[in-house]
Amino acid sequence: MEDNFQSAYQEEEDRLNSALTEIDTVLERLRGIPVYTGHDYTEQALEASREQRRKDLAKLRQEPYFGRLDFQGKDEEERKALYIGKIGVDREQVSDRPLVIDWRAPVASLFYSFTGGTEPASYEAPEGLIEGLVYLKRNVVIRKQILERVADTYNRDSDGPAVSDEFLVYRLGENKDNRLRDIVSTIQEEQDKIIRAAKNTALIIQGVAGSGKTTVALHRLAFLLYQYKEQVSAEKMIIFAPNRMFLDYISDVLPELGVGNIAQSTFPDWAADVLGVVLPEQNAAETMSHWFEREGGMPEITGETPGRFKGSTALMGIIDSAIGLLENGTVPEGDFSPWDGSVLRRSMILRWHNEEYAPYPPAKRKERVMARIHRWIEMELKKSPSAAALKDRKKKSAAREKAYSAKWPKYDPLTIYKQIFRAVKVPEDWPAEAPERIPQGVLVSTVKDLKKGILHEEDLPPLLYIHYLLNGSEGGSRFDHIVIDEAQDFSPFQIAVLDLYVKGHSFTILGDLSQGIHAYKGVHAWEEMQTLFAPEQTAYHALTRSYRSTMEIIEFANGILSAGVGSSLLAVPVFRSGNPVRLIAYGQPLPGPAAGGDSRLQAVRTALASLSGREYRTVAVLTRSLREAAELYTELAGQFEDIHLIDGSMTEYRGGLSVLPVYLSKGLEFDAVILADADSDHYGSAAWDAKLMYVGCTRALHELWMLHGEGLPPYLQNGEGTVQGWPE
Ligand SMILES: Nc1ncnc2c1ncn2[C@@H]1O[C@H](COP(=O)(O)OP(=O)(O)OP(=O)(O)O)[C@@H](O)[C@H]1O
Repeated sequence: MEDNFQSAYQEEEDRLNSALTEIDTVLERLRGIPVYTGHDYTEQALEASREQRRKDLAKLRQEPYFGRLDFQGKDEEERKALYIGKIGVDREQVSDRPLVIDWRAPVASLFYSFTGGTEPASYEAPEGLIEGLVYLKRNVVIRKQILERVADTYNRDSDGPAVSDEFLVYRLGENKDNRLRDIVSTIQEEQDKIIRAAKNTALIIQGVAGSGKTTVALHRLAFLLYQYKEQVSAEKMIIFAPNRMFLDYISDVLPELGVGNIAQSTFPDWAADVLGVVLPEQNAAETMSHWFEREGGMPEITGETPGRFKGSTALMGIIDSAIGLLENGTVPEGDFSPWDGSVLRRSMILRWHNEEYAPYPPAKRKERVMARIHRWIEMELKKSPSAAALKDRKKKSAAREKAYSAKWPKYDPLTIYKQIFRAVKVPEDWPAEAPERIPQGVLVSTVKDLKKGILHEEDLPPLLYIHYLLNGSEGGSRFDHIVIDEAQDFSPFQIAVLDLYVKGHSFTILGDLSQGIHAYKGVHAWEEMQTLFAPEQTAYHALTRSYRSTMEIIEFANGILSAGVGSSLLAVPVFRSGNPVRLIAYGQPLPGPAAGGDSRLQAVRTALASLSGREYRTVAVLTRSLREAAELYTELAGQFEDIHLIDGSMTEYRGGLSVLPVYLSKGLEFDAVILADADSDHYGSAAWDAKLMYVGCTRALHELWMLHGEGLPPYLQNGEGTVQGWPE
């Protein structure tokens, strides 16, 4: 065994040296070509591609590849060793095999999809299905040109039939810094299927906590850009994530994969930008505090909860009828006369409006008709008998044109939205029943807020929809692909509106219903989104394995889900074992000297000192509310370095020690998590409380300590799988 390993290592070292020499030769040749600075467009394009290549190769020299797959196609005479890296490199000399194969290339899919066995394997290539035998699957760790590790996960000649998880477990055991990383060397089969799924589908992915949803979505973007080079561009792709800090947290992955320029935004930021409105930060903070900071838990959620109603397609229907009415009676009554004695018949204006410009949406149509009237006036002005008459007519016509334009309905999304809710005066011919279809509670609260000029996040999809119906997607600029992370917090209406802004229903929609802590606005079942699309336009995948946390943490968190939520969406752990989850009551004798403060503060301090003293790079203290996080932070800040309070307004994630309310921890991960106040005073018995605690627990990679006062919520009471008290 040892000998085999030695010879594999030697073989890979030799191959690495020769690959590096070849890369250097290509790089030297490229660097030897004088940089083109002239004006010829074709030459400029060639220079740009050479420059990109120089950059790629310089980066690739550090870590040319990460995997090797030995494969023999059915029609091939010999097996070939294929080396797979983040970027493909062809050889200088003509050869049937590239020096490095791009991980996104069809043949590289075998590296991910092959799960072992002695049967032939196959992959989809442009020329059809290629079948053959896999002989070896090897992970090769190279850092800064040094070969660090060689691990065979499958060897037809010596191993058992399955691909082993050993290398994956080694990778998962590493500590994380403050950024999400790429996983190209260990993408799993279930993830690979999603990454390589066809472009024009609304993919809906239910994935348990830590199943790699965010990571997979980012790899999928890199794949789409490679596979559909001619059809998509990075500038026309967008990722929607829950907040700006999260965007910062994921910001390294795409550049690591050699992808730049993809827009990343939150839905409110993007929508406010399209609409040209400002949504004060304060409103979002108030919404959070309304739902998460209330004494006695979360208010009940019903179909009349504003976020749920405004996120439903029922409101879409009401908007459709209102805009339909606008279309009927838009052209003002009467002929248009720019000055006395000159008349443009209404029948002519109607013909322009109803026939020539009929394909345009209402606001654009009005713009076109008014431009046409303007041109007509200019022609008429040319017929003026004298300079004085011309001057007089110009003045009069300008005023009458303006007055005529003002007689049209106001095509402004906010005005129409207010009219729908009757927060401003409505046109006489609007049907009386519209408000009857809006639940009374929603109607009253919306009118009150709209009159005060307050907009909430849930008002954005209807406003955007009205904007779209009035203007279309401006300039026809629709996205090539949209990624929605934490999609359980999105409403069906949001997806329906975004569908208007993307070509071919090309979505990657990822989320976890078990983490649906924003159920007052998000979906409660994926069918709410699936039914927006025709069956052939959508596909559903489930990710059930969790890669983030140790088995102990996953099993403990699963216990909370089954006892507290009654959910069957439980995570399957990768076989990575760590320390047991700890349940520590405030007031238990401390393992060392007390550091001051009451028993709760002493416990948090002791836990933080103990965990941050280990090799962990990121540790979090999660509280139930923002107020408690802020108070704890103030108490702890003097004692610990590199400690940060996360309060929802930050744009950067710094790592180190973080103190934050549990609801803001969604999407993030930490080497160790201290969940403070895991008691019945802070977490009630409702499913929502259990989900909140589940989110907190599943943020931990290696270590989870639950600190608590008296009384535990029912779903923690059996304490199964935990140890109680402080470590020795
Ligand atoms: N195939 C893999 N190989 C190595 N690491 C992986 C793999 N898949 C996921 N991971 C790691 O698991 C962790 C969780 O990934 P990610 O944050 O993308 O999951 P998620 O499903 O979005 O989680 P959540 O819903 O809980 O926020 C990350 O550290 C990621 O690097």
